[in-house]
Amino acid sequence: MIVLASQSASRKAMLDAAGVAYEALAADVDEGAIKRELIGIPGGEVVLILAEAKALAVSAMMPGRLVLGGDSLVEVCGRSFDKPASREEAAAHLRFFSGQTMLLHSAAVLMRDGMAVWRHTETATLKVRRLSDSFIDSYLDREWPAVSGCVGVFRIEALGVQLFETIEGSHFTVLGMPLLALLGALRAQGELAA
Ligand SMILES: Nc1nc2c(ncn2[C@H]2C[C@H](O)[C@@H](COP(=O)(O)OP(=O)(O)OP(=O)(O)O)O2)c(=O)[nH]1
Repeated sequence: MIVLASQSASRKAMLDAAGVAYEALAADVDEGAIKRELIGIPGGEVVLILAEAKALAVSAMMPGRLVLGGDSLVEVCGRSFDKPASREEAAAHLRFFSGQTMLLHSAAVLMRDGMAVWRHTETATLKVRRLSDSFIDSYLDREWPAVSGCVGVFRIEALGVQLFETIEGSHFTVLGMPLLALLGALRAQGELAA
């Protein structure tokens, strides 16, 4: 059984659906402090570093165990966005995203005894349609606070799908993990039947 270094409901739901046995442990990592050190680093690299930091924090407490860390972030017009801290911030994010192309980077890292045995990041490209202020308001009436835990201020499996004109990339990457590549790595590690 692997250890999931995450409190993400979305990551847990993906592993549950995929039949991956895990126990979840929160990673005590100051993501903000790490991100402040990574200004100017490409988003696809930032999520790998954060996923590794989360896996490392939990691996230190779970000797011998295979630990999975994950991270996602959204990049629009070169600016990266974390989960919105308030409804007002969520509305501001959506106004900024309107009409733009969004890159959603998701990374996963497998680690054992502090050594990364597998690292992978994938990016989905989402074209956001032009969002009117009245749409944003009615959208948040229904999706806040559910989307307070979602980078990009959306749940693709719920009303979030109304934000986009096109989406390129894996659905799982959007949900928060490069799941297909991760399942291959878990088979290689003997955690899943080949
Ligand atoms: N249900 C759902 N969640 C999404 C979607 N897009 C992004 N997310 C979630 C997945 C992650 O939980 C969250 C990204 O934030 P983080 O990577 O910082 O993870 P989080 O803080 O949730 O948990 P963790 O740091 O792993 O304990 O956004 C979506 O379309 N649907």
